[in-house]
Amino acid sequence: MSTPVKVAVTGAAGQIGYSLLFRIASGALLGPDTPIELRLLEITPALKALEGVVMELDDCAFPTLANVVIGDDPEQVFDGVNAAMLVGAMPRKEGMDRADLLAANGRIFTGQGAALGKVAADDVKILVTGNPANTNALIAKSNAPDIPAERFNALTRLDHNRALSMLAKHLEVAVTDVEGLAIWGNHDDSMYPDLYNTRVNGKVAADLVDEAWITDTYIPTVATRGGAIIKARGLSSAASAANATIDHMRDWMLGTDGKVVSMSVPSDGSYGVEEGLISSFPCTVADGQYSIVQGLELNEFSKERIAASVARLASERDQVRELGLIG
Ligand SMILES: NC(=O)C1=CN([C@@H]2O[C@H](COP(=O)(O)OP(=O)(O)OC[C@H]3O[C@@H](n4cnc5c(N)ncnc54)[C@H](O)[C@@H]3O)[C@@H](O)[C@H]2O)C=CC1
Ligand SMILES: O=C([O-])CC(=O)C(=O)O
Repeated sequence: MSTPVKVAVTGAAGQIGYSLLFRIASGALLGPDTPIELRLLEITPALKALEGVVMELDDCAFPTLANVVIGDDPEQVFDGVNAAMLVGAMPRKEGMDRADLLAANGRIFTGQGAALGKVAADDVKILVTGNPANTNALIAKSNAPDIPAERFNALTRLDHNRALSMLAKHLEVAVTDVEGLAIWGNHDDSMYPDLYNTRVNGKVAADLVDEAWITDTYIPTVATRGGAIIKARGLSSAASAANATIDHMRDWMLGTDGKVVSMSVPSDGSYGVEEGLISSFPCTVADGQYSIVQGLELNEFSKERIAASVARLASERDQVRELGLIG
């Protein structure tokens, strides 16, 4: 077998970790022929629980799992990693906004960004799931100036999958009948799923539904789905978040074959989104490089919604600057 791909997961003893690790180890990330070395970071008090999770990983006898390293020192755990999934952070509770977590979680990403900058492999790809994901990714990026900015992404694939599933259900079609759907902006309740550039069996999705359904039902339901899960489960989304984290990283590493997916990436100024902010865009991936889909027509409604969500990103950026977490 070839040299294992080193995949770091932070917050590995948490609830997303408990779904994520077993899927990565079983080949869901890179397929059955690519051996994986898992490098798992936790805070010191959670290492004992993590040891238990590693015992369970052993007990699965996954053919693709070559090795597991655990620890509480980011520089040791991130040494030589090719992919880093930064999940470890406090989840919100009922009644909180994701931005309420900025002060509590933001600091985690200064140290982890700096450690990745020192010891990760040259080809490292970094995906932040821990909330508020877009701004935490911005913090990590700002603290790792030697890693190219485009290697820092944040997760809006869960929102994408929710949007896809809800649209397909409403129209009574298969999710595979939907193309071009994407989330724009921040992973908060201002996010915008654009149905004007989405096609369902070749037809524009917005033409197949009532305009009132888009504004009053669809957009708010997609945008507040995380809160609805917390209310129902008493805990935030875990299995679906793990699934989306794998979807994003797999597509980034292996390509999308022309398919459009939602990725939060550092803006290059496309569509008027302020350069440097980590915002969700429609993207495709080829040869390990993503591209923001260009040339889409945005109507006035879409432009307003995207601008409102990007304003939230700018405000979070200003807050973390005030907290001294970015330069
Ligand atoms: N972007 C998205 O779509 C989604 C993001 N999330 C976010 O993912 C994060 C994790 O969620 P859960 O796994 O449910 O939380 P959890 O509380 O079950 O697990 C978090 C784990 O992170 C660990 N941790 C805390 N600080 C750490 C550090 N400095 N280094 C390494 N590990 C650390 C904790 O010990 C804990 O084991 C939360 O911030 C949550 O809001 C959750 C769902 C979707
Ligand atoms: O809503 C939350 O706090 C967890 C999350 O990000 C999601 O499920 O989208």
